[in-house]
Amino acid sequence: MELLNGKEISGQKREELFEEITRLKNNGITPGLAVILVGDHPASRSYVLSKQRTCKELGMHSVLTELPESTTEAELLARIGAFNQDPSVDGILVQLPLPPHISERKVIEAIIPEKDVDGFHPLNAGKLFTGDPAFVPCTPLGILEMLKYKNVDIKGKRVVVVGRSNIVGKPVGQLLLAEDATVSFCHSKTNNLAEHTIQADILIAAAGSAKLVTKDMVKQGAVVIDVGMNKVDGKLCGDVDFEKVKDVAGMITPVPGGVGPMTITMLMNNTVLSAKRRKAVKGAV
Ligand SMILES: Nc1nc2c(c(=O)[nH]1)N[C@@H](CN(C=O)c1ccc(C(=O)N[C@@H](CCC(=O)O)C(=O)O)cc1)CN2
Repeated sequence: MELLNGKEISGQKREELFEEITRLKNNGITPGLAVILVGDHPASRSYVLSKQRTCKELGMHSVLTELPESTTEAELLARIGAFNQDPSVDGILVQLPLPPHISERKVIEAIIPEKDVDGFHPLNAGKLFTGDPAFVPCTPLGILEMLKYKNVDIKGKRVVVVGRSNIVGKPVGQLLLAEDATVSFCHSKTNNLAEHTIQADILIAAAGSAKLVTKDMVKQGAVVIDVGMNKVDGKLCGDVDFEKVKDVAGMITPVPGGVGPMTITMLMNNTVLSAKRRKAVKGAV
């Protein structure tokens, strides 16, 4: 079994991004990211601080807006509107989840697609569907980056995605379909889940259910990608029973230290891409 180490792959990608950003800055362009956090969800706070820290490490411009839980939808939409107009901002990200009184859909649709570095806007989601992607959501993009880094053969392989969220399940399936994989989606209503997962050459667990994927559900030698981020007895654990599944998997991501770190790195990647597109750097895209 080989470990797919997200920290290591992420570190390599960040070095490449650092060089690219340095080149852009030498041409007078500093990629800029605006992150908005509403409320004080501790995990969300730690993710946004990590995003801001990574921007700084890579030499990017970053703006963090922290708003109270009581913020109204109209106030949040107004903040987004201002960043839409701000030329120093190439990417806008509103940290999810949002408090229940704010419509996630309205917020996502308020970000102009050209600055939607999360890739959640329906226009960008549609472009991924038609095979003309603009911005691809960061976690799916990170998964693809890991598979490519490890030279995993995707073409013609059977991919099974467990989970159908707009953030991970659906887009990762589309992304791997575009790489010529044969993709199936499973979810909480799927009958006999194991009958599907056992056939996977590449199994992606993104259901949000701790240790849902057990050893008997995994084909010998399969590549297992765990997107789960569950807290059990105060400890972080994925959707895969790592300790047992690692004995049958060919490659496997740990939690923590697998897909998670790639998410933030690919956000930086998308922000750099946005800066290059928006500022039309000759020969840079
Ligand atoms: N607007 C968005 N909101 C959310 C996204 C997103 O892509 N855009 N994804 C997740 C949260 N997330 C980034 O925002 C994220 C989650 C996890 C990690 C990470 O590195 N996890 C570590 C473990 C961290 C821990 O100990 O708690 C790991 O897996 O090693 C990074 C980013 C939902 N919201």
